[in-house]
Amino acid sequence: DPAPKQVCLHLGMFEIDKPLGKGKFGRVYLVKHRVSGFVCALKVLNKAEIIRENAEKHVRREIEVHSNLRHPGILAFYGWFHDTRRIFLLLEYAPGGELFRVLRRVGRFSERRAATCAVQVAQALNCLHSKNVMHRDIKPENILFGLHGELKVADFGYSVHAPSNRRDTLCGTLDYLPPEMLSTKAKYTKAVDQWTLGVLTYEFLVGEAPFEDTPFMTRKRIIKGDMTPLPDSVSTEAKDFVHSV
Ligand SMILES: O=C(O)Cn1ncc2ncnc(NCCc3cnc(NC(=O)Nc4cccc(Cl)c4)s3)c21
Repeated sequence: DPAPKQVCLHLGMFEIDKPLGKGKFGRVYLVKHRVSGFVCALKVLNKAEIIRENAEKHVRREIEVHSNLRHPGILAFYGWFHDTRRIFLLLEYAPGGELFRVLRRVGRFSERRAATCAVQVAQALNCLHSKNVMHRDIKPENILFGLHGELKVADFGYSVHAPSNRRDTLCGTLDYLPPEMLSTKAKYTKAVDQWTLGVLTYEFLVGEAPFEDTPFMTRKRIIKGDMTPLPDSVSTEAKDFVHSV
């Protein structure tokens, strides 16, 4: 529980380069550690906001879970500190930016790139699941690219980005939700993440989600399993993979 002066010391240790993105509870900045020159992402959360949103447990759990994950395919968590008003999370900086933007810009990935990305997400999910953690929110908006184009799975959490062309509805896009999460009854398991891996791979290959529609219709189509068929240009192997997860 560092005293305020240590926090100032901590903050003073960093030079703030530029804002990276805007979350619901605060902002993310690109920062450089003055002494070592180490570059990372500083996520600043506003305590008053967290209390107002009754999200203390969510933030506590995020720190607890994220600090226990070490995997090249998961955005690294380096540490945290706080002062009276704010909580600061030190995260790995992913210079390749958001997969969402890259996918929108290029339209869709080649089968090779789609396969490479799907494998990296699967390996990151394996790490999460081995620690009995479900991600539950795998989608292009939560995945970043590292320096060499490798994928970094993250969980922006409730961070509702500044209004942009994202598909966020109140609680994020419905496109990725598996049937069991739409029907309140079912208790969902890690299979939730496998389902989203299939939806994600479909979107890599096609450039849009398999059940993309109005929110009401997306719900119906997911529950019915009524997905837009993959185009003939997609190989049988790729089709088999998407249908299997
Ligand atoms: O900021 C932008 O818009 C884009 N941008 N661009 C570059 C860049 N480099 C780093 N971070 C960025 N943004 C912060 C993203 C996050 C915020 N909060 C997180 N928390 C989390 O991932 N938690 C977590 C908890 C448990 C399990 C798991 Cl897998 C994850 S990640 C970057």
